[in-house]
Amino acid sequence: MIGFIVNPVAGNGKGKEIWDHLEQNLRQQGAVYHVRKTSREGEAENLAVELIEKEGVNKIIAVGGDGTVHEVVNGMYQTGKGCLLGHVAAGSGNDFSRGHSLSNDPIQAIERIMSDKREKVIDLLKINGRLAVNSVGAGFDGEVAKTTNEASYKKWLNRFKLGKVAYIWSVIRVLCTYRPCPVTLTVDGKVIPFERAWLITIANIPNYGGGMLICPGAVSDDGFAEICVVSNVGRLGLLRAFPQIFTGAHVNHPKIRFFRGRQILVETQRPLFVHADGEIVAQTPICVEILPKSLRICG
Ligand SMILES: Nc1ncnc2c1ncn2[C@@H]1O[C@H](COP(=O)(O)OP(=O)(O)OP(=O)(O)O)[C@@H](O)[C@H]1O
Repeated sequence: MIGFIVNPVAGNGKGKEIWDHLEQNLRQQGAVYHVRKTSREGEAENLAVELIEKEGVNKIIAVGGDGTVHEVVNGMYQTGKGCLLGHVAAGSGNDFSRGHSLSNDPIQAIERIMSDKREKVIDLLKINGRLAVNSVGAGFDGEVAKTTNEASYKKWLNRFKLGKVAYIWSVIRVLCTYRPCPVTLTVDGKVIPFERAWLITIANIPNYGGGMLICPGAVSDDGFAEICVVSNVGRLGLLRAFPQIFTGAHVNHPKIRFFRGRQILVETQRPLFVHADGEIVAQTPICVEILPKSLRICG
């Protein structure tokens, strides 16, 4: 049995628009399914549990953005039932969709999900008891996620299909005020200190923030997270390096270092905001663990 979880407000109303179009199509085909629409933040998680445990759903299709996928996956995982995840992108950033090369076209995305031909099993990141599908970020990253989620310009830009620009604008704003701080990273037992770290990103897929290629070497099913740390660089130097993130050219920058690991501890001199898939979930210190091959996805 298939179940849809729809976030009508994702992408500033794109969720509703796309669902209305999909529903018409599904009805024409005589498809049998359950559907739940979210009415508030955090609800998708409970709806996923309900669909699996009460309705016997074994494939959930999340219609929304990365925040919706994040909540649905956390709910699915709670049940321990090994439900399959499909996704129709309707958010502002849509990094999960981009990172797994899902179709941008809702009808084509559904056709692929229904065909069962494109299934894979991916790793997940566990942080303080919660799961992330895309990435976890502390420091500058956390501030950017917080600023974007609270910003009124996100809504305006979404209205003009410029969701990506909202993240870029937040990056520039945070860049003007953020203070880097000493960070100790422990990757699989190896201690790596940084004097003035700006950001620490732990990624399962290469992209975040609406397509920025922060960890170009991240592979979602290799049992490892890729970690990017930017440190000991001035504000102007960081601003100059920023455009390189769109192509992945920052991998050659002398102040940007990459690591790979299964268990990552991030300790900081002062508490820093931490996001998981763009949603603020904690403050440092954090421990992030990779859960290899833990989620079946299709599409
Ligand atoms: N009815 C609702 N009213 C208000 N917020 C909601 C509602 N339903 C879900 N939410 C919340 O909306 C937030 C954003 O959703 P989502 O991430 O799917 O879209 P987005 O932010 O536009 O896209 P992306 O994360 O890809 O940039 C989530 O935190 C979710 O909990």
